[in-house]
Amino acid sequence: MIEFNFEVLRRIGFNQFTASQLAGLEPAAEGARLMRLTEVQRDWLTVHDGNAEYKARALPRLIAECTLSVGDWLVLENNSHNELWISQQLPPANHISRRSADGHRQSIASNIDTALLVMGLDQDFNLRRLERYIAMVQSAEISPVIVLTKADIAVDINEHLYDIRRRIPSHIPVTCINALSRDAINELAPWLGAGQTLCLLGSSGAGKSTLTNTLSASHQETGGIRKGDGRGRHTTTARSLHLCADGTCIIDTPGLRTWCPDADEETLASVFTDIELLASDCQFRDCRHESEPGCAVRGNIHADRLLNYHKLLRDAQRSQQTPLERIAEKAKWKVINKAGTARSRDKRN
Ligand SMILES: Nc1nc2c(ncn2[C@@H]2O[C@H](COP(=O)(O)OP(=O)(O)OP(=O)(O)O)[C@@H](O)[C@H]2O)c(=O)[nH]1
Ligand SMILES: [Zn+2]
Repeated sequence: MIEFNFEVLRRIGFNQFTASQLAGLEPAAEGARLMRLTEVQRDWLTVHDGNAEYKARALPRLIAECTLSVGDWLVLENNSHNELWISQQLPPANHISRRSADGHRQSIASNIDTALLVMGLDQDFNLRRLERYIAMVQSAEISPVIVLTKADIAVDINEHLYDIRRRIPSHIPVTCINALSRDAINELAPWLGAGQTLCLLGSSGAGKSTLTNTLSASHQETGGIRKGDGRGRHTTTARSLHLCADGTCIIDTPGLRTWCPDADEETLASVFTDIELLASDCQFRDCRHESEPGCAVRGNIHADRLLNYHKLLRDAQRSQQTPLERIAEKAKWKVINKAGTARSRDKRN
């Protein structure tokens, strides 16, 4: 059994769940230590033991499995050259990952208590994107909190709040903050504290690094706003874990462009609880809530939310295809398109 000091590890988010996972570890070499992954860069990993940060490398097997992400709890051993190597990964309590347009999976963060969905009350405000983030974190069984930034310069806060309340389930908390002000700490107090790990998600320029700095009082560089579009200058390039004086851990992430939650259709559908509940009253069991008669969903759910829901399910279906299935699908469409072109050529002749 690996030795550990609860109080020291508590500073980096150690909790009862992680403690309970220790029993399942393989026997570790003498002197092996438990640490948390705080940064993943292309060529190295940074780990923290509660007292200090170290650079480490992972056994090729762990790299190949591609499952390492910021927030993971790991077992580290020193080799004969005094280099730190990651030898084991504890199964995470939860894990956020996404799929890119080509179906490629990317790990974002592990062992999260609360996901702060950061969105600016400026040009960044986008309800469809917000719904995607909610689906992403809820399908990973993580509670979301909507954090609207730039409240200090916004002119139509009430209008934006009204729009959110009209289509986003009301049990999801919403806060408006100025990410540059320490008042943000009071606003977010219910989700902060020792042993708590937050993950900040949102588009580039939304204010994630600014909020991370305010909460952790660190000085991570933030980008100035590009004139005109209110977006940041893509300052955050990697996911990283920051420690706050009160013991909260914050995982800052770079703004994601095109992505799909890494969940199957069924899981995604199940997080749209408002639609699921109403759907049980639809006349047809397999109602798609599109044009079927006796649909209990259409008309009771914001039309754009329903459209977004369908798009999300389609995207999930597409990104779940294996590379071979995608090639086969492309080939099928090529044949269909070719046949179509040939038919219209024949018609013309
Ligand atoms: N006035 C005001 N400015 C803010 C607020 N939040 C962020 N900003 C500014 O918006 C710009 C972008 O903020 P960042 O924190 O770099 O945005 P980010 O979400 O980390 O962006 P990426 O790192 O690109 O993903 C910076 O110039 C911040 O000073 C806020 O609440 N009020
Ligand atoms: Zn229906």
